[in-house]
Formats: sequence, C-alpha cells, structure tokens
Amino acid sequence: MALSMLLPRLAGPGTGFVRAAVATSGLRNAVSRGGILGLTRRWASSAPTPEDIDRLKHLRNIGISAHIDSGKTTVTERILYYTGRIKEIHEVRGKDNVGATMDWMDLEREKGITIQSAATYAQWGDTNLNIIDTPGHVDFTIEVERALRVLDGAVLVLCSVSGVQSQTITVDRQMRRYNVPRISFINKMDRAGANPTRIIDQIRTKLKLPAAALQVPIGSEDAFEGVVDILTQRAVYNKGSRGEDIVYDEIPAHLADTVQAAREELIATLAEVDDEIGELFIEEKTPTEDQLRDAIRRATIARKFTPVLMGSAIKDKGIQSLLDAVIRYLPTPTEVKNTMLDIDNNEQVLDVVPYSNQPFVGLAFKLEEGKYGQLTYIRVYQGRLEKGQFAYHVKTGKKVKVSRLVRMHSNSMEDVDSVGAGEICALFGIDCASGDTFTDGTINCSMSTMFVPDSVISLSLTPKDKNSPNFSKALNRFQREDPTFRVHVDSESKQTIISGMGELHLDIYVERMRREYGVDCTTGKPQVAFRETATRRSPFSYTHKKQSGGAGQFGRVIGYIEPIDEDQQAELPHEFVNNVMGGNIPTNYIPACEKGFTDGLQEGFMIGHPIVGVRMVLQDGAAHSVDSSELAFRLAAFHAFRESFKASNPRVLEPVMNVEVSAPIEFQGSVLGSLNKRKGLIVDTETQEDYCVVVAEVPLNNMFGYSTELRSATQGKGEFSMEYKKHSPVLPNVQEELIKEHQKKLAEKK
Ligand SMILES: Nc1nc2c(ncn2[C@@H]2O[C@H](COP(=O)(O)OP(=O)(O)OP(=O)(O)O)[C@@H](O)[C@H]2O)c(=O)[nH]1
Repeated sequence: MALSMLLPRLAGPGTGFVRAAVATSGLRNAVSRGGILGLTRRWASSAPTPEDIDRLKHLRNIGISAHIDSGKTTVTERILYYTGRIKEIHEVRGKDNVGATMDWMDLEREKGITIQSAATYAQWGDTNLNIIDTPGHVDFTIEVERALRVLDGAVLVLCSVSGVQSQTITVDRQMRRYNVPRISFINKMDRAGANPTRIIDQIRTKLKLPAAALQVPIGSEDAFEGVVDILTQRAVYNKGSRGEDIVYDEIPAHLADTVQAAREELIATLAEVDDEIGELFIEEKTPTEDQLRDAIRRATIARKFTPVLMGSAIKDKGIQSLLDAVIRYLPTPTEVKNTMLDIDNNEQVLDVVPYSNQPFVGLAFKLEEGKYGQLTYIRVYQGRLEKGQFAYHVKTGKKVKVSRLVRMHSNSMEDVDSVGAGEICALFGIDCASGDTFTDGTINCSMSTMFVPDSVISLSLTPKDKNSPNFSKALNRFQREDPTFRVHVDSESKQTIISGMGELHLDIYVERMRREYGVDCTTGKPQVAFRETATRRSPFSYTHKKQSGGAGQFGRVIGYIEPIDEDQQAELPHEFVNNVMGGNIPTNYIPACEKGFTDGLQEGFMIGHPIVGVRMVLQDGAAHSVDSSELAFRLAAFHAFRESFKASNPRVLEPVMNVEVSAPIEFQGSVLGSLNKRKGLIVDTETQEDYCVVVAEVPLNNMFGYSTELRSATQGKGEFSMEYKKHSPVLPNVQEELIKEHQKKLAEKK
C-alpha cells in the first residue's frame, strides 16, 4: 500500500498513518493556479457567513460502532424513534418479522446482523444528525473504515457484561487511525451480570483510554430502573410505553454516597487530561457544572478522554441522554481538521476549509445499488453541492450533472435542493468508485483514499448458467461497492476467483448474486491467501542475451535482493532501489528493470502465490548500443529476481487470525481443546460471570469448519469472531506439503 493511499486526517501524534509531506502552500495557492479545467476562480470571501457558522454548530456526523451483537442496531432504532424518524420500533430478529429499520437488506434481516451500513439523517432538538450504523462483523471491516473516514465523532457501544471484546479493540484502533473522538455507551444494563465499573476499567486498561462515568445506575439487571446524572445531580427515568417520557427526580437516598464517589472519580480523571480542571483540582476548588461540561467536551474532542453513559436499548432506557451527550461532547464539522492533497503541487497536504462559501470538495465514501438505482453517498467537505450543478470527478476529469440530491433515511429518502459543507448526502447515477473525490472544477485536489486491507481468502466461482450476462454485471457492481471484494480470472484454470476478508464476506456475495441477480453459482474450496517471502540477502548477476540474427536483445543486471523488515511490510510490501552509478544501465531502462521485478513478484516458485516483503537493489549492469531495449532489461530483471529469490531461503507465509471464542464456563476445556487442535496459540483467557472468553492466534487455513465444530462442542452456546492479524511463516512440514501439492498440480497440467 503506497503511503499516499493512506488518508491523512489530523496529523495527531502516534497515528503512524500520516503523510510526511508538509502543508506549506495553503489552499489559496492551489486555486490561484487554476483548476482541472483551467477555470481559475478566486476564493469567495474566506469569512464564513453567520448562517453557515450557526448551521455547522448544529450539525453532528456520527458513527455507531461496536463488537458484534452489542446492540448498535437496537440503539440506532431507538435514536430514529425518539428523533421522530420512525413511528414504531421493530426489533432485530423480532417476532413481528419486520426487522430493525437500519437492517434493511433481506439478508441482514434473516441473519440478524448488520452487513451494510446505512446512512440516515435525524434531528435532535435544534441539531441535525447524520448517523451511520456500522457493521460489527469483522468480515465487513471496510464498512467501518469508510464510516470512520467521513464521520466527526462516534459512539462506542459496549455490552454491560462482555465489555471490551476483540472487535471493540479493532474498532477502537480504527478510530485512533482516523482520529475520531468517541463517547462510550454501556448497553444491556438489564442483563444478568451487568457491571459498568468493570467495563470502565476495561476501557482504561484494554483500550488505554482515560474514561469515567457521567452516570450512576439505579438498580441493575432485571431491576435496572434508570440513572443518576452525576453533573446535574438528579435521577433520570424513562417512562411511557416506549420510554419517550423523561422524568427527573431526586437521587435515591441509598445512592448518595455512590454518586458522590463517582463525581470525585470523574473530576480526578478529568484533572489528569484537562489543564483547567487540573488546576482547580490542585487548588482543591470544586468545578462548576459548566466547567465540567466544557472540560469533558475539550478532552473528548482532543481524544484524551471518553465519557461513559449507560442504559438498556431493548428496555428503552438511556437513549435520550446518549443523544444529549452526542450533541454536547462530540465535535461539529468545524472542530475536526481534515486535509486533502494538492494534485498539481506534489500532493502537498492542504487543510480543508469546512465552510459553504469555499469551492466544493466532496468524497464519495459509499456506493449502493438498491431499489432506487445506483446511489453514491458523498460527504461534502467544503463548499456546497446544489441540485442542477456540475460536479467534477477528479480522477477522470469528467463532469457529472447533479440531477437529484437526497438525504437518506435507512431505506427511504428525502429530496433536497442543496447541501452545505459538513453534510452527508447521496446522488443518483454517478459513475465512480468509493473513495473518489469530486470538486466544482476550480481546484484539483483529492481527499486521499481509504486504507484497504489485503484480502485473506479466495474461492472460485462458476455460474451454473454460463451465458448469464448478470454474472459479470453483479461482480462489477460488488467490486465498485466494496474495495475489499476483488475478482480476477485465474490465468491457467480460466476460473473466476473472488477474494475477500473472510468466509462470511464471500458467502454473502454469492448469496446476493443469487437473490439480486438470479445467478446460481457453484463455489470451489476456499483458498487461503498464502504469500512467499525471502529470508536472507541473495545476490544476482544476470545477462539476458539473444543476439543471433535479426534484432538482438541484450541487458545485464547486477545487484541483490533482501528481506524488508517485518514491521515495515504493512506500508512497504516490496521496494525497488536503483543504485546504478555511471550510466552502466542507461536511466531510460531503469523503469523497465523495476517492471521486471514486479512481474517476478506476481508468482513465487514454491507454491505459485505472490511474493511480498522483498527489496531489489540494482547496483550495476551493462547495455548494448544497438541490442538493448526496455524489453531486454525487463526480462533480465525478471529472471535475475527469480534466480536470486530461489537462493534466498524463501518461506511460505499464511494469514493468521485473531480468534475470540466465548462460551459458558463449563465448555472452557472443549474450547481450549478445539483451538489447540487447530494449532492455535492461546493469548488470553478470561472468565466473566459464568462465561469464558478465549483469545487465540490461529492460522486461517486451520479455521475452516470451525463454526460447526464449536456449535457441537458447546451445545450451540459458543460464539466466535475472528479478524486478520498478520502473515506468518507456516511450519516447515506444512511448507513441504504445500510445495508438493503445487508440484502435483503443475504436473497434472502438463
Ligand atoms: N438484554 C438486552 N439485549 C439487547 C439490548 N440491546 C440489544 N439487545 C439484543 O442483542 C442482540 C444484538 O442486537 P443488535 O442491535 O442486532 O446488535 P448489533 O451490535 O447491531 O449487531 P450486528 O449488527 O450483528 O453487529 C439482539 O438480540 C438484541 O435484541 C439490551 O439493552 N439488553
């Protein structure tokens, strides 16, 4: 992944994903040089209008993220209900068979999980909210990444019993990568074993994020009644048939000391992360309610702190307070720094100016082909997008007419005439891929695109009806919608191969192909994305020569290959270095040498999988005045690489997954046994009430069929989730087996 592909948002410390380029020119320079179409336009007045400032003050773009099954969809359904967007609440997997509003795809309803995030728009008081419900299953991580890319803040939903789980950690890491401030909501306070204090401790220790409760629960488990608001010092209850009436009361007498202790803890935690409260703390002064609110907001937006709220979505408790907190403590679009790259100026990093009177810049972050046709979700970063206006697709330079502009509400929509900076909207019939930038044509800038993880699994796909035109139509659409879903045709077997982030990820597409396009397919055995790599430096000196009759070919390359450090490989999967001095290889042939190297990376000799983690250093060579050509050097470098790779003690790498299994405690032995059998390395075991949670690193190749095994080993009570961790060398005997298998396949083909 080239570094420029990773998006800069805020050059915050420790992100590790921020470009090294320094913004010096400012946006003004980029514009004054003229835009893509040479339509030089001067900046409008840079001072935003009071109306725009007021509009942005009352706008929040938030995501709701969590580990699978923590209750995101149930929480979102309540938010839509209380904000008046829906008239009735339908439960996920509810008896009424309607399903939650945000889980609108049939498949989601059947499986009871969110697989595609839906953007929705709602209003709470005088504030507009754009909410994206993000999927919790790791196979759909790209959806979470996209949501975090365009949102300014997030609600992290945690279960009151399970607390911080593997996906919570993944989501938290993604939020850090995109510098997203977050508030935490401990859901399921009605569950047996609910323990918010333990969950707050987990946020502090496992996520390393200073956290403190803003509320104290009144009663717990079945007897959970409501909360005490620590700042206002009053009890808050949800009454009415669906918790729509908020009733305030005195703090129950038996909780007075607990509330006092919780308030002290909140102040002490804030004192650590906020200077103003820190000073008051040292002077032993009591902060006022306003001082505390301001400090919570400052520290949350600075991502030094997460305020913790609690409730039970299913029992309709605590959601309105969560909405209040979203508006109080999460940032407006003007409080988040976003950047873009100035294409005409060496991709220098420029700050986005988040006001409507600037030239329009927007990012297409999600494509969806639903019942209304092709929809493209866009976040307007600066400027304004208006119906009837043209938008310019930066990558292709094409202009498209904005004929219809809508705001989405789950699966229904609302037409609007214009949307200002900071808003999220959707357009119809626009041809682009997710991650593409649009402008008004006066500037040539790109919001850098999103981090797309490598796929870990692939399988062959054959349509039963070979002549169906829908087969390739569906594959094209899925690829445009989801950059982690990839399709290629195997050059030898001529089979169509699909690759993605896990078995479920691919299963869903096979199923969608059948339901939405009427194409039944047979699938091959899933194949793990093995890689090959070098483990030691290996020199090369290779001459490609064909000088008998006709136009000859001559190219000589000398140098070495070596492994790239493991910790650099995520950002630098391979590298070509040119150290040729004195023109022994004319500079115009160097790109051809690099091409020969990348050709060689496509297929390793051991098992035919791509090669990663290798640097080729070209030191010397020779050329012939007549017979040398680009092709000759490309072939020389290709063969030189192949030969030196063979001598580099190569190893086969396999994807290793982080697997988290939870099951009733009596099955702990069977769970550990099942993971050991699959050569899992147990990294953590924890018991929570009568449940055990086991975390292990297991090769993906050993995980096939695990859900069936776990189900029978735990009487259907165990659950597991997994996500890609790293590629690691396979055991020597496995490597031998894989090589043998590959040789056999090659022999069969002959
Ligand atoms: N006891 C209890 N159960 C809840 C609560 N909120 C949600 N649930 C249940 O937890 C399960 C998961 O809820 P969802 O809202 O689908 O969770 P999610 O996080 O959106 O799940 P994915 O979409 O699969 O990632 C459902 O069976 C809900 O009924 C709650 O407050 N208390």
